[in-house]
Amino acid sequence: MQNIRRVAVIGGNRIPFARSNSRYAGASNADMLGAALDGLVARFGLAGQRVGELVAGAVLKHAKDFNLAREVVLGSKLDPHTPAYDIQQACGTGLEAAILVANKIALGQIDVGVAGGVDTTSDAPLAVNEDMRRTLLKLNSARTLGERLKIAAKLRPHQPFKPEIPRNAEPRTGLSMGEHAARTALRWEIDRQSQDELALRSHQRLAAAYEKGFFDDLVTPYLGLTRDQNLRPDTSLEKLGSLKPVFGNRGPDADRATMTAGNSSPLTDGASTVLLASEEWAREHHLPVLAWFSWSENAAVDFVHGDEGLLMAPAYAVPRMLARAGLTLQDFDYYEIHEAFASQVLATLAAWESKEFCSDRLGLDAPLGAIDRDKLNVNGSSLAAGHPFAATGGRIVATLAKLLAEKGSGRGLISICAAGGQGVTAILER
Ligand SMILES: CC(=O)CC(=O)SCCNC(=O)CCNC(=O)[C@H](O)C(C)(C)COP(=O)(O)OP(=O)(O)OC[C@H]1O[C@@H](n2cnc3c(N)ncnc32)[C@H](O)[C@@H]1OP(=O)(O)O
Repeated sequence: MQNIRRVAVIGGNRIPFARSNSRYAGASNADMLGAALDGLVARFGLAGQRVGELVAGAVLKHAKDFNLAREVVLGSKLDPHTPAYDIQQACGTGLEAAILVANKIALGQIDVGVAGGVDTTSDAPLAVNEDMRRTLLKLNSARTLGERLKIAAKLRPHQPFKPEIPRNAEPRTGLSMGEHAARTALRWEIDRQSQDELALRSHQRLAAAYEKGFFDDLVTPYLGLTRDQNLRPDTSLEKLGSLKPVFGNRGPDADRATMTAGNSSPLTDGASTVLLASEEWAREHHLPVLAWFSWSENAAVDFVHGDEGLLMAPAYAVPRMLARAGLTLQDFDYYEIHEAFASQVLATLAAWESKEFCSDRLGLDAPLGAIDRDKLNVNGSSLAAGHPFAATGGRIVATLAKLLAEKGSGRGLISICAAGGQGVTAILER
């Protein structure tokens, strides 16, 4: 048996996140992931080096990007002998990529690897409708002009004008992420004021982190942006309180709708990368270790047949990970809970505080309990920074690792909810 090795987070690099259909509207996934990787390669002197593996992904991908990760390696200064491949785990993609790389390092299969993620809703893949698609495929494989004309004659004029636009919705329910989260917010009675306060804190903390230079070695300017474009340092509880609900605002519970554009993460474009390595590789390359990647756990909920909220899987994954690691929910210095929606973060915390949920759903004798909210998302999170789906995991891993390095020692929890009723969670330590 090989030894299990400690896995070091060496650092990360991302581009500033942009609002959808804005600064990065002309950039592709490959452009943005390439830019994030270029910054990482420059920061850690990786030019010309063969990295064990680069694992990356995007939630929304064009068919031509069948192996986006490898294409990005070929366009980078890394040694082209670096193997690379794509994965997809919805909003958990970036963290899942880091877990995959970390596990290979731990098992001694590679010594160093890069995890990445990218997404753009501005350059989302558009498909023609099903009839049109099949007709075009037949046209493409027709052998003679006669055959082609026969197939083309069947084309109805309205067909090309009905594209299928990817929706931010669950295929099995037809409901958007926001509509699902609105149901969860009602179930856990998450009030508007708490959501707006969480959103305000996210903006204030992200702004403060930029002001004190925290992101100077984590974020590389791109296409004229030096900071996350969604960041609103001047927002206030009054402004947030004046916004109209955008999810859960139809049907019998419309008057109880609480989720707005201010307390929901925005549609965002961006990319992130993280460098992970064995202790020996880090030492040989004279690169300091920010933190150790120690535990991870995934969970899934049955949101289709059961009454579990679509984005509640981290509420199940974290207790399983804590049991495996022999830790309690309070044994952390930092909590990085992805802010898909403010209500989602608050529902997850409420579930851990609930005696009923912890006993009925988790089979625990006592609730996991409350966390110290001052330790939650201390440098802001997705409500302020934005959420380019697959890039969020890398943003969080790099941010938390740097936080732990600055503190000198400690432990941080990462929790990311994902479409499909899944959750990806991990622990970093120093
Ligand atoms: C996918 C997974 O696997 C798991 C997950 O993470 S689930 C989460 C996935 N992500 C999503 O579902 C994205 C959800 N978000 C959205 O769909 C859209 O951003 C949204 C519908 C919420 C809002 O869209 P929009 O209306 O275009 O937003 P936007 O125009 O920016 O804002 C609306 C108004 O609120 C204001 N506003 C927004 N945030 C504000 C803030 N923090 N402070 C003050 N005002 C704010 C804007 O200025 C704007 O005002 P005006 O109309 O006066 O210009």
